[in-house]
Amino acid sequence: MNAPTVSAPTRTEILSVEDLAVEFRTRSGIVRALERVSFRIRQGETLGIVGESGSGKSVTAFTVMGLLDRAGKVTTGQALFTTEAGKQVDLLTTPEKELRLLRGKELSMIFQNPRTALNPIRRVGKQIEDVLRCHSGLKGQALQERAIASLAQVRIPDPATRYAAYPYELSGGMCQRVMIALALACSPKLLIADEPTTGLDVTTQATVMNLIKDLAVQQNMAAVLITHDLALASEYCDRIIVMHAGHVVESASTHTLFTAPRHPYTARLIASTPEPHKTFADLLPIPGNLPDLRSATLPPCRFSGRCDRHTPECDQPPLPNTTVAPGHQVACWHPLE
Ligand SMILES: Nc1ncnc2c1ncn2[C@@H]1O[C@H](COP(=O)(O)OP(=O)(O)OP(=O)(O)O)[C@@H](O)[C@H]1O
Repeated sequence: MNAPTVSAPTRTEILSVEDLAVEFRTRSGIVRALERVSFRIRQGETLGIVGESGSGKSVTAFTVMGLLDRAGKVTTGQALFTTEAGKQVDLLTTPEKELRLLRGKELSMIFQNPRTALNPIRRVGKQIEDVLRCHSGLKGQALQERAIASLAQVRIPDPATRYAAYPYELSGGMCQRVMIALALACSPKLLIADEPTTGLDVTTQATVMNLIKDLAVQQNMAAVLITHDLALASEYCDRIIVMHAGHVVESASTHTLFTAPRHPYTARLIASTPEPHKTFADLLPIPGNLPDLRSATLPPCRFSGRCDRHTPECDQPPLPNTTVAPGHQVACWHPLE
């Protein structure tokens, strides 16, 4: 686990998401996927977003990137991004044309499954050139050289040969490195990696994560790591936000979160995570399921139905979001001591 980290005050805040709410219109009702989601990330920082499947991690990422499904709608909130030029723009209201210029150049995303994210009938080097051509203005030989250098940067062996490979000729780990090369080709200020190691074996998983972390440090880039794997988050993130059913329930430095969790859900999540010294019997499952986000009567605390600390007070809005220590917030009426 990481030692406690202190964000250098001089580091620029790259992204500030405030009070974000997102709904999806579906045939069976309105899904209230996100509510009051707020978090911040600074230059050079790696922020983890953790939570069970369906907690809203990917919807948060897609909303910030302006890639929300057509059925989705932002109902409140802002996502202030500090551009290269030092200007603050709200990514939620920036016109698509301008957003497209930012995406790939200043904002980048790595998706869960590299094989489906890459174009299967275009050579990987050409796919990197497509991004560079759009954003860097390079042409011809210089463009090709930069694409090969991008493959070398993600430690792909023999990059000049691999430049001409199709995705099907590469292993899953290699494809994910190509995705990282694509995402980092223009040295973005913010990288969002959504479950970047899903489906990779443990060794490749470590290689890919070390690569993202090294490149983030080298380029002083802000990185958001979305994962349901707490062990991975504890190893690679400086700060973590915990999501449950579309709410941020706790945010803290990685060290604090794992040593002194205050939200009952965070504590349950940690207790249900395998660790080398734990046996199978030590793992405590989290009771119940996520509430149905289509329900018109969702409680203020969406964990209340699963929580053994629940009292009638928990059903009274608004749910407090308390700063229990500097940089440590918890959304709960009865936080753990
Ligand atoms: N297009 C959509 N239409 C309706 N509901 C959606 C849509 N996309 C996401 N949702 C709902 O939004 C909620 C949050 O989903 P999201 O994919 O962000 O969860 P997640 O935490 O990323 O889960 P996972 O770890 O499985 O990727 C879920 O209830 C999901 O069903």
